Amino acid sequence: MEIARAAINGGARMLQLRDKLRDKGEQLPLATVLRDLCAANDALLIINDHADLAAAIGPDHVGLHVGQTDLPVAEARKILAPGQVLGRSNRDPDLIIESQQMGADHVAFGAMYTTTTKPMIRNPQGPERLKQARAAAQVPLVAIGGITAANVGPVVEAGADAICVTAAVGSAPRSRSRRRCAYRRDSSRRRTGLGRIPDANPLQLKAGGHVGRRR
Ligand SMILES: Cc1ncc(COP(=O)(O)OP(=O)(O)O)c(N)n1
Ligand SMILES: Cc1nc(C(=O)O)sc1CCOP(=O)(O)O
Repeated sequence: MEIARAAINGGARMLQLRDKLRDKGEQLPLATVLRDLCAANDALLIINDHADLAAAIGPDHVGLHVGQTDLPVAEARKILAPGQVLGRSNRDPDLIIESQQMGADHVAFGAMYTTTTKPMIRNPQGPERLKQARAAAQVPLVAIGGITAANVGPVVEAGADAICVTAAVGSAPRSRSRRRCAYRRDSSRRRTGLGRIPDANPLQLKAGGHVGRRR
């Protein structure tokens, strides 16, 4: 919770709970207090993978993120309440178009740079590929993967609406200045919150910029 509060205080508008190890019942207490933190700060908690968990602690201030092999958008929406935000992962611009046609509220594109947070299954995309993703995306575009305060600039310049960071917040020193926003060009749409996450923590709490609902 210290990490989550630091991220919110640093300017993150979204937190993501990505826990690949624990059963959903074990995730529930933390998910609940994260939701309450987000609700108190007009932020959004995104649950990774688990539509039922997102529905159980939602609908207010709670959304869902699905990958290419998770539940398709239509099936996930049967579990979610109407209006709950739903994002989907993509590694190609064509997949972004597909995710939009499926009805995703926002689309994620990665990995931008090399990351050690999860296995890299292909070369990093880089800002040039993100420009292609930008051209395909008609809903908010989230950039993810290996993004730090040092390399976020070209990602934002390439058109990302939001930045998703895990290790960057985990490895950040605890000084207050480092917890503050690493990047803020348009404070209403593009900003990155930095907090601190212990490297060994199996729970990955992502902090990100704002992504709105489907327009
Ligand atoms: C914002 C955002 N983008 C991409 C992912 C990755 O999701 P997924 O493809 O489902 O992979 P895992 O997280 O399950 O390893 C994400 N979680 N969030
Ligand atoms: C969980 C995840 N998904 C990715 C994708 O490309 O879909 S990259 C990634 C890891 C993000 O963590 P970090 O900021 O530490 O690199």
